[in-house]
Amino acid sequence: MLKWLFNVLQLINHGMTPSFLDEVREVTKQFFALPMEEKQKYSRDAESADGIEGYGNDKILSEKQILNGTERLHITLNPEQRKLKFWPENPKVFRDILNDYTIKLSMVIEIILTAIARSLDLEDNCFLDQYGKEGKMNAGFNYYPKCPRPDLVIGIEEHTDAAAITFLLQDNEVEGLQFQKDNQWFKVPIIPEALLVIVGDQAEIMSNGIFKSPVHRVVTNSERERISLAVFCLPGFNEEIGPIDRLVDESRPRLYKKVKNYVSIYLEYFKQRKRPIEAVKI
Ligand SMILES: O=C(O)CCC(=O)C(=O)O
Ligand SMILES: [Fe+2]
Repeated sequence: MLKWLFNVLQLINHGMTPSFLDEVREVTKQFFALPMEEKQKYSRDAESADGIEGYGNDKILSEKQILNGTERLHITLNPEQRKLKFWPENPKVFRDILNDYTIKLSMVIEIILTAIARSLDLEDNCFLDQYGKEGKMNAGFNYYPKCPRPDLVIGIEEHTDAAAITFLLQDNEVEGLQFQKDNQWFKVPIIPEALLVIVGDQAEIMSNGIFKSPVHRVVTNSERERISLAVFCLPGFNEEIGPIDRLVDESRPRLYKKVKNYVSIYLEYFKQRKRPIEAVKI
């Protein structure tokens, strides 16, 4: 049984040992601790499909945004779509550990999408079918340095995720992630052995709004740096997604259009500081 709170859950029986999760955190920390020239070997470049893959800082999208020093590394995990030039070779075990993590998460996403279907009394495959055989897993490694003015500087501005489901591995010591509910922000407690499962916009669309992708943000910390690893599970870009037929009826009319490649719509709206899901509402 899935126990959602604010459309987020802390998953503990995921088949990965606490020491394996610590190894994933450790290689993340080691990568960000490398000298800048070393990290820049994996810099984003213009030729990457959406300009997101690779290492870099946050892009400044509006005048109000304050430089936050956050560093990120985005990598496509699916074996057939990998661009190894963005996969760090330092620390030495980085690629092996990330490969193991990919294999394990590909099993967990199937289980979660099936469990979501069952929780709504639907056929097991209805979310999985929309996720499709070409479902993509994109990893986003985040590094938030110590920040002298956490009152002024945000680590990640409030947003929802474009994915169907996000798996978030949080830092095992430093908090920072917060979810919004009823205009208040709530901290996510750290459970080191847990993976945080977050409903993304595309699960909101498929479930015809029964699930809602929660707004979240990351605050900075003046004492401690923080890392996290988000894996975004995205339906294949050629896959059309939309509300599952059995979730549409007279009492619950269709709320969202059918859509392909939601990520590109998401990025466009995000840049304009509009909530992306509005783009596909009927
Ligand atoms: O760093 C975190 O805890 C959350 C990161 C996040 O929300 C994201 O990458 O979309
Ligand atoms: Fe997020």
